[in-house]
Amino acid sequence: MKWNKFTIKTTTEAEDYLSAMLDEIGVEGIEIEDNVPLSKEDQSAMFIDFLPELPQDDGTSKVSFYIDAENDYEEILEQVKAGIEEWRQFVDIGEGSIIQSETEDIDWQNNWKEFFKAFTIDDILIKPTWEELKEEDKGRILIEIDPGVSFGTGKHETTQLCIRQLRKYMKDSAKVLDVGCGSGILSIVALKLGAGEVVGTDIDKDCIMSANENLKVNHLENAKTEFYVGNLIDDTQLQQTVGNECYDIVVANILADVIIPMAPVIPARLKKGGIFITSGIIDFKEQEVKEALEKAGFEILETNYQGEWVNITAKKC
Ligand SMILES: C[S@@+](CC[C@H](N)C(=O)[O-])C[C@H]1O[C@@H](n2cnc3c(N)ncnc32)[C@H](O)[C@@H]1O
Repeated sequence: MKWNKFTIKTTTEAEDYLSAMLDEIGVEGIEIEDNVPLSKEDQSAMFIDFLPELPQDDGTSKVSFYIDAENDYEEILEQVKAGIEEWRQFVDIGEGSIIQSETEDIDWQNNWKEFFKAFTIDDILIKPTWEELKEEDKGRILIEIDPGVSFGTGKHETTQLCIRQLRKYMKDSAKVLDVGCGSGILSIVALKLGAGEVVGTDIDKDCIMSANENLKVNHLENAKTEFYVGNLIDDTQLQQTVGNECYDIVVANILADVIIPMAPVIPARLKKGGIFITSGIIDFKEQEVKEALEKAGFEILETNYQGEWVNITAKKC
């Protein structure tokens, strides 16, 4: 099978933003090439003892994505170009040019697996399904994940911010709504932390499949859990299906531009005093999201940061 490969020449500063933008457009299999060495913290979290020598980091980065050569790509490419120009207003994009090439069959759905290693978030161990559980890790809360094509290995800062907040606010038998469930990682964490019932939604149907698979892998197939495809922002039927004023916690790790229009529909899902844990918010959008949450009737409880990403946790008044 042949693929069209598109490579955006950009900067290390912009690579995360452009990847998030591609993810939003629905592009799968994003590849980042740069020479930024992993921090000591990242290395220890990923249990990496040995790293290959890299050339010196010159601040440049290549962000690539693939489209099946049999599919039209013009429309996606136009969206990507528009996205690059939008981000250029906020961050140093560098060249921002896109180089196109053709490549023979590539196993991009599996190549990344080489880099997904077990890591911990406090007492929680997140482990790829294909790795053996080490003896020394047996006392930890174990989450096993094969994200497939969905977002959510747990490595991303925003997922980690949400996991820490779930740990903090979870009550026994709580009912949790996971909006933008991706691989289902936050739903699984919630269940492992004692949630009694979890409902997840995502606009991408592949995520629903992968979340259900990951439930099974974690022996949670009998847990009270449902995943639905759809957009909670404007799908009134989905809003009714997930239910009204019945959740103790809603967690949504999506981009700020999605959380802002979503804010008004979240209070109707939460019980009075219920908690909204949200991330996927890039630092310069923090204020905008806070304003949307306050307008929707939330009291901001806390704000946490990891890298350039922000978590806001709020309470329904
Ligand atoms: C950053 S990923 C988060 C995945 C996972 N929850 C995690 O924390 O790792 C965001 C997910 O939200 C989904 N998404 C984007 N817009 C959405 C919307 N309006 N409603 C529901 N899901 C949405 C995407 O398809 C993607 O799976």
